Amino acid sequence: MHALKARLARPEILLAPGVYDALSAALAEQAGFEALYLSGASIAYTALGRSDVGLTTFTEVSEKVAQLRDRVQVPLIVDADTGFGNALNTERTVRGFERCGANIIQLEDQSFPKRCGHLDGKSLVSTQEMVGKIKAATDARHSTDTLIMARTDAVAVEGFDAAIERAERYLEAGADILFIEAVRSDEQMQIVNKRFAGRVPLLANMVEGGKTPVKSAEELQAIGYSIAIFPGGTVRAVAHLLQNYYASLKATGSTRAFQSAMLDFDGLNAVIGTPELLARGKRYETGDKP
Ligand SMILES: C[C@](O)(C(=O)O)[C@H](CC(=O)O)C(=O)O
Repeated sequence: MHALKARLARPEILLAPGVYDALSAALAEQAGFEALYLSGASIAYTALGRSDVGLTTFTEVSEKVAQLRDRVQVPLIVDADTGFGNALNTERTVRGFERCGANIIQLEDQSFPKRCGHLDGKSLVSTQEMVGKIKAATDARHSTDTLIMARTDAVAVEGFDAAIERAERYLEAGADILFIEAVRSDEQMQIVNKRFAGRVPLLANMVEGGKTPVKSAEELQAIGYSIAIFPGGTVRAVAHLLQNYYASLKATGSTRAFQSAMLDFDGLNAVIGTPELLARGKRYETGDKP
């Protein structure tokens, strides 16, 4: 069995923090996470300074996947939103993301343009259309080691029972992992897990201030989940830090007051591996073995 499938079959939950660029990915990998979640919302927040409402494109996200894959070794869970269109767009998205280094590709059943699962006013494509997209995705991947995750946003649109029914159809269509977005209570989490845990890995999405109760990885594992993501928390933490940093610089005219909350020049270079990089370059220049 492929390593990632085998990992998901183990009882310990896979905890994946949200990342949005190569630096955040490198830091998360250094912190010891086994997998990372390239969050579509976080790309929109950081690259565009905008909301998660379907503004980012296939090309922009592909570029991020490639940049992350060039920097980190750990498995990447990649948010492919709606596949950026219909079944044919989904084919291209899956092939492209897989080529760039995605290990799990997440597709959702919202209609285009999508929005964050924790915002109101979502709308869905039909179950049949989403089933077709999942089939297109599983047909398009080069390797069955690339896992397809099906997300349903139906809880807020058609109700909890309809969401369960859609998830059942998506599993039948060949999804490797299920993500039932924005469940609203502990009770709904329990029902979802009673129904699916053990049949297919289930992902829990922890959005601080969102519609789902935020729990720890340990608590989610006890409920039955196989993967826990904390997708947008990274940007919320960074945004808060930057608010304070810019306010302090503006108020004091210097970064001196903030220095204890920062890496210094050498600190950042150590994190990103500047000494090793320069040493490698030198060896190429001198002809020594790299
Ligand atoms: C998982 C998610 O799709 C994401 O883009 O990371 C978002 C998370 C968020 O907005 O914080 C979601 O729709 O839940």
